[in-house]
Amino acid sequence: MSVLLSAQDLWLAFGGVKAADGINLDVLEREFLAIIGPNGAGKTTFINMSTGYLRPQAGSITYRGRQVLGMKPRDIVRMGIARSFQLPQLFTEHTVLENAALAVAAREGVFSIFRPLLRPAFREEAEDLLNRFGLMPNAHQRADALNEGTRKLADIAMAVAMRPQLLLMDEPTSGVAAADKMAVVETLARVLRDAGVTAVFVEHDMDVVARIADRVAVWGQGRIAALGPPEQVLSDPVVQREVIGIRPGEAPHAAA
Ligand SMILES: Nc1ncnc2c1ncn2[C@@H]1O[C@H](COP(=O)(O)OP(=O)(O)OP(=O)(O)O)[C@@H](O)[C@H]1O
Repeated sequence: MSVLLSAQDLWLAFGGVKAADGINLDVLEREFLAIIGPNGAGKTTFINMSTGYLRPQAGSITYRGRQVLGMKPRDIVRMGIARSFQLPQLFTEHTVLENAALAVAAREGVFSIFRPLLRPAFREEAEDLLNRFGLMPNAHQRADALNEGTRKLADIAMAVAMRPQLLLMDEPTSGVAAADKMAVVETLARVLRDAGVTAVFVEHDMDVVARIADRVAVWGQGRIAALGPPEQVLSDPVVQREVIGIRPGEAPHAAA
């Protein structure tokens, strides 16, 4: 598999806190790469640096060989890298279908938040997007009326409307009810795999990681402490003790 995104020697400190302390990582085309690690390890910082929201003090990030650092977030989106945030970024007073149409319109350079559904091409594409995510039953609900799992899917659908080749997701299942979590994850994985999208996602639930990740990167104090397939990384005693919170002899459980 070829390298899509390559981070080299990333370094960023906030005062005395080293949020990135020599990050080297290649993201491979079409893989699902999970990022796990304790709070404050620098996971979100990596996503922020890769999408133009933060600039490292040293190092480089290339996407298909092109330097990403110094580019504005919207120009990075145009290159094919989209993201979702820990908190969904939907227009809460608009319906799910309007939100999807707004995202399609924004991709086409039309930024009016008024009546994106009046354009048949935008509406059709928005409906197709919602269909793929199983969201048509929610099409006419306002975003602020959705449960968290549906809201997360709608938010990620908006990122997918950008037609990314690489999607970075910050905690796609945070706040989702335990009973809904696997259904949300299965939908997400199916849509992204069908579209050939490479995914990098920060995740605290190890069941989710084990279910959909091809590789797992373990973050610790601004560094990558371990990297490999989930069956190897998640059974590592140090990862179990320091990241997952399992003591010897205990059954595995999802971290908070
Ligand atoms: N803009 C900022 N200004 C100051 N400190 C920051 C900033 N962004 C991140 N930090 C600090 O950098 C460290 C890494 O933060 P980051 O959000 O990347 O961690 P994380 O692994 O994503 O944590 P969590 O799992 O809690 O979301 C933390 O100590 C955080 O407080």
